[in-house]
Amino acid sequence: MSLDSIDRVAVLGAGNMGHGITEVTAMAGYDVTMRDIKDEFVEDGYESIEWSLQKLEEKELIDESADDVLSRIETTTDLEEAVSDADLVIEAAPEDLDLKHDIFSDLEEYTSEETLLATNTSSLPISDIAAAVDTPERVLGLHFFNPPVKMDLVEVIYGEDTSDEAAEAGYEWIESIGKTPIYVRKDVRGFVVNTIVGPFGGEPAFMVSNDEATIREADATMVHERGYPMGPFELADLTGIDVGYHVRKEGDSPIPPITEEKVEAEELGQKTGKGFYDYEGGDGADYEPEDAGDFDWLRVEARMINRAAFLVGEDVAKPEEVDTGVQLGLGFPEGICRRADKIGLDTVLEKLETLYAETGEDRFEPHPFLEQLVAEGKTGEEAGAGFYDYSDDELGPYHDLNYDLEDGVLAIELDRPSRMNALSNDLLAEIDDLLTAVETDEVRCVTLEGAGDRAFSAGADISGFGDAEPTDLMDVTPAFETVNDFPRPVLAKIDGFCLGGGLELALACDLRIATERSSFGAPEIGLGLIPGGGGTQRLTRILGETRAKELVFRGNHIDADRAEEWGLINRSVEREEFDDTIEEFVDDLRNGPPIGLKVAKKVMNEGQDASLDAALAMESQGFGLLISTDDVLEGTAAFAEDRDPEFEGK
Ligand SMILES: C/C=C/C(=O)SCCNC(=O)CCNC(=O)[C@H](O)C(C)(C)COP(=O)(O)OP(=O)(O)OC[C@H]1O[C@@H](n2cnc3c(N)ncnc32)[C@H](O)[C@@H]1OP(=O)(O)O
Repeated sequence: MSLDSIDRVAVLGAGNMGHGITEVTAMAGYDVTMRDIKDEFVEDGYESIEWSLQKLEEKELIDESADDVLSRIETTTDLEEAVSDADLVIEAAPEDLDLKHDIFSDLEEYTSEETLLATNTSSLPISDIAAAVDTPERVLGLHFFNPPVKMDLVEVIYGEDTSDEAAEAGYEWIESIGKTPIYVRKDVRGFVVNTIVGPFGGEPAFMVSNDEATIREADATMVHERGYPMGPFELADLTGIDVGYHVRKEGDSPIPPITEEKVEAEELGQKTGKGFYDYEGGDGADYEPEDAGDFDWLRVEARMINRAAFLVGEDVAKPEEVDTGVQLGLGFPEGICRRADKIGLDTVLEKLETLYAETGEDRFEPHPFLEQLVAEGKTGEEAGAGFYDYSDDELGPYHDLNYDLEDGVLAIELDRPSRMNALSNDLLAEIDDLLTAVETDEVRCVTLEGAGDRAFSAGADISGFGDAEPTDLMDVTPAFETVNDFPRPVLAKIDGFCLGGGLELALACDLRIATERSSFGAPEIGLGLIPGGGGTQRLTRILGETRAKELVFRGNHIDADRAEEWGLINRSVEREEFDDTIEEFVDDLRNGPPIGLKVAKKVMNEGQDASLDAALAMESQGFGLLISTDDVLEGTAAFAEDRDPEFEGK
């Protein structure tokens, strides 16, 4: 049982999750059979796939035609036919344990022992489902998020008997379809993501029930002050208040009175026209930044952090996995473990202890792992260790970017994939800090890319615009200038959207290589804005006024081929050639003469704003300066000896 042995996949269920999983499986090149119990269910699911693939083709988000992808999908209502030659079966049937037992006992009969059996359950224990087969070691959870085509995250869950071999095969298969897996090493209720999200909705509901806060205060604070994509009540209205209610009931968790009242009144959220907000008679979730007030956000985050302590302390998941889970699965602005380390675990513990002492409610009881970290002095970033260890970090710590400095290449990844790597003030400050603090002599070149598979960056973070001061927004340029002035070549690796401030960041780089599917644009005008990170000026210099004004005035996107034709990027390449092309460029930059490249960059950047005479004088000075360097001696010697030069930057 390994990734290599997986060629054919069967998905059982053609509902929202089933057809979504079928679609992403076929998009990744696998042959897949989608099965449901009735022809009409199968047909509906297939039509949804057709519609979605058509949209993806129109938006050029797939490299082949919708028909090519569809040609890999078969449908049936016959279970045996669907699974008998499958190497991986993913069950996506309704959340009913008896039904799943029936399916899995049939799977035992119809599949070989080598077939990997996965369930997409979000709420039932994997071990309970696996009890229906004699070979539970090959049963695992593969929990996709809705909708699977859009959501990157998949939880790979161990049941009590799941073998490492099966879990690893599942994990690698998820990677092979371009999704991001995280391991959930124990079969805990809610797995990772739903374990954390519980208090996000639950605690504010208790606070409102106790008259300690208002709905708008809670939503405005969590969104506008703490950066969450939606307020807890807004989210409950979207997902259905009854959904959260039933999850709590089944898990024997206390139910906030306000939630109970809403369910009794059948005001379940958007689907019934009314929930915590009114979507028919009123304006829906109409909270404003100024509603934030004194809402006690720490009480909510402390409870989520306590759950993270449970997951990490009980070896269910590592801090990195918890953080990836909440960012990709819930769109949290940063990982909850990172946030905890920033707040200070001692502050979090004190909050929980106080609430526990005041109320006696079990939900505030601190987890022993949190107590242990604090007792060991691991209270977070400032102490050098918390959930994460910061003692080896010479730079940072950084929350919104990752970096790696190896063999002279400083690789920077913008790490806000759930926000299309949108540039928040924090992220811009981190780019600025990293490039200012890094030891330049250790760097030969820099690469800059976006995390996830959708965007380099979709621009400045629009969610911060609502309550921002003009001076905050006027502050984007320093980071771009730091990139532009960094005394080593900087290469933008663009795969996906490169828009607004993201485009401006790429323009501040020296070189830009993009995949063919990438798209470029300055959409600010659609927001009533203009580019504010150098776009109006750099676009004009790079493209000329005619094309620059087209991009800025119309706000349209252009594709990578046109961007190459216009000279906006150096290369537009197919995805399969992307890494090799980057490697070729990076090799040249890494092995080039550091001082020569630094002087070339400076003279070329500064020369653009000078008269030709002044610019030529700059160039001559640079040339003269270089002639006395060891690198020039080495370059000329290597030429005479017909070998590759080894420049040392002296
Ligand atoms: C000085 C500089 C100024 C500027 O840069 S102003 C900003 C200029 N940029 C833009 O106007 C682009 C805004 N984004 C978009 O138009 C779309 O997105 C895309 C075309 C890039 C992709 O569209 P789709 O495939 O439908 O994805 P999705 O659901 O819109 O985005 C996924 C998640 O990413 C968040 N997001 C995207 N762009 C930004 C952004 N610029 N700032 C903050 N969040 C952003 C969304 O909200 C959403 O999040 P959720 O899943 O929670 O709904």
